[in-house]
Amino acid sequence: MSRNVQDEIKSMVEGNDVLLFMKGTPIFPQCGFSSVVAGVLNHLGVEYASVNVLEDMEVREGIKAYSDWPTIPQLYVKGEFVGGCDIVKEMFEENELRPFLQEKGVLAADA
Ligand SMILES: N[C@@H](CCC(=O)N[C@@H](CS)C(=O)NCC(=O)O)C(=O)O
Repeated sequence: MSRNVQDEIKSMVEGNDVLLFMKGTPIFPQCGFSSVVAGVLNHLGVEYASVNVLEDMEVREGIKAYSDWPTIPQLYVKGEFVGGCDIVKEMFEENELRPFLQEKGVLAADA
């Protein structure tokens, strides 16, 4: 049976409140852009799952089609695409990311 990567991606996105598609892992990022997003999430103390797209070329290409966004990293919260490195970094620097995550119920109100 052929693989349906879009279905796999959909269930990953819907099955994890906070999900980061990245190159490498949060402990060992393999791209500076992915490293920035993982670093911001770690700093805020939000729990998140991650997918290393370097381990799966079909997911690497499939996630770009899923979001219609051409690059990695890609952050999803409660099934919604939030953005890549530039957007996440800007939200953090503008002090918008913490309240956003709190409003979504994925970060404690007192965090
Ligand atoms: N401006 C982007 C930077 C990310 C980026 O340029 N990623 C590139 C290099 S890591 C990428 O994903 N290229 C396509 C690929 O490697 O499949 C952002 O805000 O996330």
